[in-house]
Amino acid sequence: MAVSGFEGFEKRLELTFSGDDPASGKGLRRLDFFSLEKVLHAVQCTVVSAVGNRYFDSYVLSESSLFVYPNKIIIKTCGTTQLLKSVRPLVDHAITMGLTLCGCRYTRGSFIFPQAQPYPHTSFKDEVVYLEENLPKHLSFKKASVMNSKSCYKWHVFTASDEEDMHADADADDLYTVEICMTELDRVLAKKFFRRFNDGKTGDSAGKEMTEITGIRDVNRNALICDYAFDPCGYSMNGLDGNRYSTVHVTPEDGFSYASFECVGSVYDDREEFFGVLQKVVKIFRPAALSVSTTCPTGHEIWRGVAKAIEPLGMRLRSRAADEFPATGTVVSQAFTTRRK
Ligand SMILES: C[S@+](CC[C@H](N)C(=O)[O-])C[C@H]1O[C@@H](n2cnc3c(N)ncnc32)[C@H](O)[C@@H]1O
Repeated sequence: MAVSGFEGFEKRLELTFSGDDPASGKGLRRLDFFSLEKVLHAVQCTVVSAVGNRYFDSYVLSESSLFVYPNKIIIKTCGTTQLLKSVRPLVDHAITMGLTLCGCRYTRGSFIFPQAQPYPHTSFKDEVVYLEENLPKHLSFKKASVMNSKSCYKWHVFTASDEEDMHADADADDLYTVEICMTELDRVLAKKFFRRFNDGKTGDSAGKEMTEITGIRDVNRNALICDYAFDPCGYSMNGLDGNRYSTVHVTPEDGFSYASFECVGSVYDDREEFFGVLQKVVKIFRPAALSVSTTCPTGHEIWRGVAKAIEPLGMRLRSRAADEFPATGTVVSQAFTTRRK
C-alpha cells in the first residue's frame, strides 16, 4: 500500500479475441487457474473469491475484479498494481487456444496518488507507449485521448483494433458499458464498509452482510453475487446476471474514500431502469464528486438523461466530454459534484 493512502481509482483493461473454439465453445474460459494466477502475480494481485455461470467466470481480486468470457477478458485493478503487465501473457495464452487479439480498450480516471504508481502507470503517456510496444502489430487502428481534461475527473481512454474489428458489423454489438467513479463518500455511509475488530467472520460472510445492509443487494436483485469484505475495511463484489456482469469496489477510508460501480447493459433496454440503477448506486455512497463514463455503440446516446437522473440527488453536472473511438464507439464522460461544492 502507498504511504499516502490506498489508490481506489482502477485501471481497466478489456481484451477482445477472434477465432473459434468449436469443440467446447469455452474459449478463454479454458485457461487453467494456475496460469491465471501467474498472470495476476505479474500484475501484483490475487484471487480472493470466484464464481461462474453459463456465460462467464468472475473473480474478485485482492485489488478489484476479473471477468473471463469465451472471447473477452476484462481486468480491473486498483492500488499500485501493474495491470498492463497482463497484456503480453494473456495474448500469448490466447494464441495457444487458437484465439487472436482483435481489440483492446484501456480506461482509467485520474489517480488520487499519481506519484505512488509504478511503471508503466507513471503517466498516461507511459501507459500508451507500453501498450503500443506490447500489443500485436496487427492492431493498427489506435487512439488515445484524455477526456474532460479541464475537470479533476479526467478520463483516460486508449483503444486499438485490427482490420477485422474495424469492419465488424457495429449493429451486432448492442452492449454499452458504464463506469462510475465516486470520491469523498458520505462518512456515515462509508462506515458500513468497516468491519468490527475481531468480528469472527470470514471475508465472504462479512461481505455478504455488507451487500445486504448497504443496499448493494437491491441494485440488481436478479444478479448472482460474489462479495468479499477486507479487514479492517474495504469491499468488493461481482454480480452475474446472464451474460452481463456488474461490479462494485469500495475504499472507505476517510481522506481518500472512493467507490466504483460498473455494469453493462443493452442499448435496447429500458432507459428508466438504467437511470434507476444510477440513482440507487449514488444513494448508497452519497459522494461529493462523481464521474459517469459510458462507452456505447455510436448512434445510441445512452449518456442522455444521466444528468437528469443524478441532479435531483443534489449534484450538479460540471463538465461533459464526448469522443469517438475506432471500433469501440462513443465514449462520454460526465463529471458531477454536490451543489454545495
Ligand atoms: C480491494 S478494495 C476495493 C478496491 C477498489 N478499486 C476501490 O478502491 O474501491 C480496497 C479497500 O480494501 C482495503 N484493504 C484491506 N486489506 C486489503 C488487501 N489485502 N488488499 C487490498 N485492499 C485491502 C483497502 O485499504 C481499501 O479500503
